[in-house]
Amino acid sequence: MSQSLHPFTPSTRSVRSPNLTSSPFKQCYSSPKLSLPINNRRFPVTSVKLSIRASYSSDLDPTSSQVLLASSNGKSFVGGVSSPATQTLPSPDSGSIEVDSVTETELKENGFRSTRRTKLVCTIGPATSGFDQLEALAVGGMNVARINMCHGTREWHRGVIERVRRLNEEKGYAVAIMMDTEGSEIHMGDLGGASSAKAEDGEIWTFSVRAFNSALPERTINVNYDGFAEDVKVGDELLVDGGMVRFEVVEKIGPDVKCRCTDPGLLLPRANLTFWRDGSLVRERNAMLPTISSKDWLDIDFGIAEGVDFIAISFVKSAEVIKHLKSYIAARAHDGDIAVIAKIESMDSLKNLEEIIQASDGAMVARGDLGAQIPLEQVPSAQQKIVQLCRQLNTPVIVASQLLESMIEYPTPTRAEVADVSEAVRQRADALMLSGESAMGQYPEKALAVLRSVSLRIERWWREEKRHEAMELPDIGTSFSNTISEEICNSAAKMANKLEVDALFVYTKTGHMASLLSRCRPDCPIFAFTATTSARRRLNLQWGLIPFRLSFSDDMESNLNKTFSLLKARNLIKSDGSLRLNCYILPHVFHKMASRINKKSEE
Ligand SMILES: Nc1ncnc2c1ncn2[C@@H]1O[C@H](COP(=O)(O)OP(=O)(O)OP(=O)(O)O)[C@@H](O)[C@H]1O
Ligand SMILES: CC(=O)C(=O)O
Ligand SMILES: [K+]
Ligand SMILES: [Mg+2]
Repeated sequence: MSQSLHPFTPSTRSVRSPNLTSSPFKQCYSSPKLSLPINNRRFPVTSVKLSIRASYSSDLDPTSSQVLLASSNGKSFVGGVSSPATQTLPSPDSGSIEVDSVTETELKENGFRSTRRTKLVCTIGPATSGFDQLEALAVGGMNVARINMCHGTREWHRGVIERVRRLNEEKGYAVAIMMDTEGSEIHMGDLGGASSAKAEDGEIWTFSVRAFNSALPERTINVNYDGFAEDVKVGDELLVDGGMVRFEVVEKIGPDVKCRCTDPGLLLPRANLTFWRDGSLVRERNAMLPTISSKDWLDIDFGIAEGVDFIAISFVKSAEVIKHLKSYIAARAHDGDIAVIAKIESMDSLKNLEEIIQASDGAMVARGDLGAQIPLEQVPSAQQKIVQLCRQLNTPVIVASQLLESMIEYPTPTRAEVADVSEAVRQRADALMLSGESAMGQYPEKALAVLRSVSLRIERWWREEKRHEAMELPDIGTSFSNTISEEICNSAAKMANKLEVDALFVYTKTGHMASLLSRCRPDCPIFAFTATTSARRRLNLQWGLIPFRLSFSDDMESNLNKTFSLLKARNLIKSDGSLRLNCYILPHVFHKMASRINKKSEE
C-alpha cells in the first residue's frame, strides 16, 4: 500500500495519543516530518500556560472538531464521471457519505484543487420556478436558491421550496433555501398584474396611497406607505429602484401625487421608491417603520414551518432586530437552526455595520437598495469594506444585485459586468447572487454559467500568481477554547498553503471549525464532514467549503478509516490507496502538548 501518513506533531513522541496505535496512525507516528510552531507569535506558550486549566473544565470538547490535510499528488482521482441524474444515492444511514452530486462530478473531473470556491445564489422567479429549470440551475452550480417574499404568494414560494427539496432528495443535490423578507420600506404596488410598464420622458404619472377596488387607472402607481402623500413635497425627486427611473413631484392632490418622468425607463412590480430633497435622501416618518413588518413575521413563520435554511432580513438598521429574530427562531425552529442573514442596504446599516455583522450568521451587500440610499460612487468602497469586515468577523458574505444585469435581456454580459464579478471574487466574498437575471431574465442558465466560469478563472489566477494580499485576521475567539480552534485553523490553513496539499478535512458538528478554516481562504478546498443534512446545507454558503454529510464519532481513527473507505467507494480517491496524507492536525494533540508545556514550565 502506497499510502503514507505524516502527522503534524512535535518531534517528541510522547504526545502520542494512546488510542492512536493501529493503522493508519502507526505509520504517521513512525515518520514525523514537521515540527510544531510553538513559538509562533499567534500561539504564545504563555497564554497556553495561563488558560489551559479553564479549557478542560469549560465548553471545549477537544474531539468535537478535527482538522486534517490531504494530498493526492494531483493524481488520485478516478476519471469516470457519473451523471448526477442517474446516480444511485446511498441512504442517509451511518455507513454512507453524502456529497452534492455536482461537486462530486467536479472533484472527479478536475481534481480537488480546481473546485470552485465562490458560492452561487440564484433568485427564483417565474423564469426558473419549474422543476426542470431548477434542476438546470442546480447542475449549473447553484448552491442556494433565494425566494423573495416581495413577490409572489406564499403558495407560489411553497411550490418552489417543495421542488428544490424533491430535487435534493431525488437527484442528490444539496441546494439550500434562502427566504428574503419584504421589509417595510416604501415600494410600488404590483402594477395591476402587468409584468412591467414603460415610463416615457415628460409623462405625468400618479403615485397614490388610495386602494383601488377595480383596475388601476392608466399611468397610476399604488404606493404601499400610507404617509407617502403627506411626506413628499412638490419639487422632490422620486427614484424608482435607486434611479432606474426618475420622477419629479409636480402636484399633490389629497392621496394622489402627480409626478413628471425625468429619466424614462421600465417600471417593475413592487419596485423600491425613495425620495430626495436638495440632494439628500428624505427619511421622514418612514424611518420609523419597523424592520420586520407584520407581513414579514407571517412570512418568517412560513419560512420556519417550511424549514428554510436561511432567512435574509431586508433593511436591517441595528443588531437588535437580528438578535430578536434569532431568539424567535430558536424558540420555534425544531429541525436545526435557521441562519439569519443581515441585508446591508441602508444608511443605518452602514452606521451600525460592525455590531450587525457580529450579531448575524451572514450578511448581504444588497447593492440595489444600497445604491439608492448612498451615492452610487460610494457603493464599491462600501462593498469592499463590508466584505473585509465580514471575513475578519467570520461572517459569510454575499455580494448581490446587478452583477450581470444586462443578461436579463442579452445572452452575453458586458465587459464591465465581467469586471464587476471578477472584483467580487477577487475580494473573496463567500458568495455571488443573481437577482432579476435568474428570476425573470431570458438567460438564467447562461448568467449562472458566467458567474461560474469567471469565479473559477479568477480563483485560479489568484492561486497561480499568488495575487492575494495577506489579510490580517484579528483574534475573534471570546473563550480560550474558541481561541484554540481559531489558532488551529489558522495554522492548518497556513500549512496547507505551504505544503500545497489537495484538501483540508474538518470534522465539525456545528460548522464552526469549518467556517474558521474558510475564513483563512486557503489555497485548497475544505472538505467539511458534518453529521446533519441541515448543517451541511448551511455550509453551502461559505467560501471553499465542500460539505459532506457523514455520521462520525469522537474516535478520530475510525472517522478517518470510514471517510477514506467511503471516499474510495465513491471513486473520489483511488482505490489503490494512493492518496498521500501529508499531515493531520487534531485539537486534542494540541491540548496534550499544551498541558505538557504547562507541566514542564511548572516543574
Ligand atoms: N417570485 C417572483 N415572482 C415574480 N417576479 C419575481 C419574483 N421574484 C423576483 N421577481 C422579479 O425579479 C426581479 C428581481 O428580483 P429581486 O428579488 O432581486 O427583486 P428586488 O425587488 O429588486 O429585490 P429586493 O426587494 O430584495 O431589493 C424583481 O423585480 C421581480 O420583477
Ligand atoms: C438584493 C437586494 O435586496 C438589493 O440589492 O436591494
Ligand atoms: K426583499
Ligand atoms: Mg433590497
